[in-house]
Amino acid sequence: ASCGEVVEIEYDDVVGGADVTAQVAEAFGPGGYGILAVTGVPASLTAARRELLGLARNLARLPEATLAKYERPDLNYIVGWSRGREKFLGTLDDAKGSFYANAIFDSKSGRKLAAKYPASTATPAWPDADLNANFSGAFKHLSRALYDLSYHVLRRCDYVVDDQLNVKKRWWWWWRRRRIPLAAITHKRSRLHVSRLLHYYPSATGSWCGWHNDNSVVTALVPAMFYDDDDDGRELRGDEVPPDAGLEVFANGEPVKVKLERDDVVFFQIGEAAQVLSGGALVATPHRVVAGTASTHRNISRESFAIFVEPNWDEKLKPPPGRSLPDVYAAAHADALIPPLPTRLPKVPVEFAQFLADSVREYYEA
Ligand SMILES: O=C(O)CCC(=O)C(=O)O
Ligand SMILES: [Fe+2]
Repeated sequence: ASCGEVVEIEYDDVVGGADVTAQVAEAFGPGGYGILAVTGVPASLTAARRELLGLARNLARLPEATLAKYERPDLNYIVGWSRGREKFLGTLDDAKGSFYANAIFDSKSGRKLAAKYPASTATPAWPDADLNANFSGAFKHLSRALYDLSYHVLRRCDYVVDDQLNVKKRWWWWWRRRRIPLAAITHKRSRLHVSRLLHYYPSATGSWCGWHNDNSVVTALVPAMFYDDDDDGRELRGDEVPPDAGLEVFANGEPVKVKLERDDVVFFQIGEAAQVLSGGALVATPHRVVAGTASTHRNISRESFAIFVEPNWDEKLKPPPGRSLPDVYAAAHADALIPPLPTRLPKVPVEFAQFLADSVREYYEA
């Protein structure tokens, strides 16, 4: 993988309302890596990351019988604990364990919605007692911090979409009245935001997670933490982390490693819902997690956390006025690596939870 320069913006700037549209366009526009780093995040956020990622490790090392209490096979394992259930191009990811929950809103969504979209509306059992820790509190705290930050990034994404679509002046006001900004879709209208805490077990294959797109509008990720399981689970820092291990995005025809030499960072990447809702002006970021030499030299494990900022269950996915579904398909990167969008989204409008279920089926049952 090449090691390009990830576009960085300062936390104080993006939250303070500075005009960072050009940087966001560089990250997410044509030719960009599809990844944006917000740097200089508050110390409380960095501390919350350390606390929760440490708990990820404890959770994943609980006995299998204990972990089984937190599994929801009836919901394709996308609520609560899951290990080795997800397939990428037919290969099971069994070196990955994760815990999914909607940690922003308790899903008291009403019986009708719950029956229609059980996987999107179920609340997990929390493993606080088994971990003897306030796991749910730490999980919710970090989710909220990343969700709040995503609002500021999404406002800038909306400007980028406006520029990209380059609507003729004459039609501008007509168009603006009809288009619904991504910031509003995710922060005014949606209660469906899924967080995922991940533990990657030492991998024998060199892969921790195969190529995929997220279904979200945007995904926020904290920098991962690495541990050496051959050395009493000692945390690896800086140069000790194998340079080829970690997150990669697929950009401009090749894998690009996502790494910064600091941990006061939150990364953002684009999901498929944004690709649809922007008519292809924003393009989902194909990504994977490589174990590399971490797998061949020592037993190294990895902890990470992501929140998928999503449209509401019943939000109708469709391109904005003036753009069509073929525009959305044509914008995709890395077609051969990702289950094709046309088979998961053959027509619009489609309710977001339906699209989610159709995509999950592709990754879990195909
Ligand atoms: O662990 C990571 O850095 C990324 C995880 C990821 O891509 C996912 O869970 O969708
Ligand atoms: Fe992902």
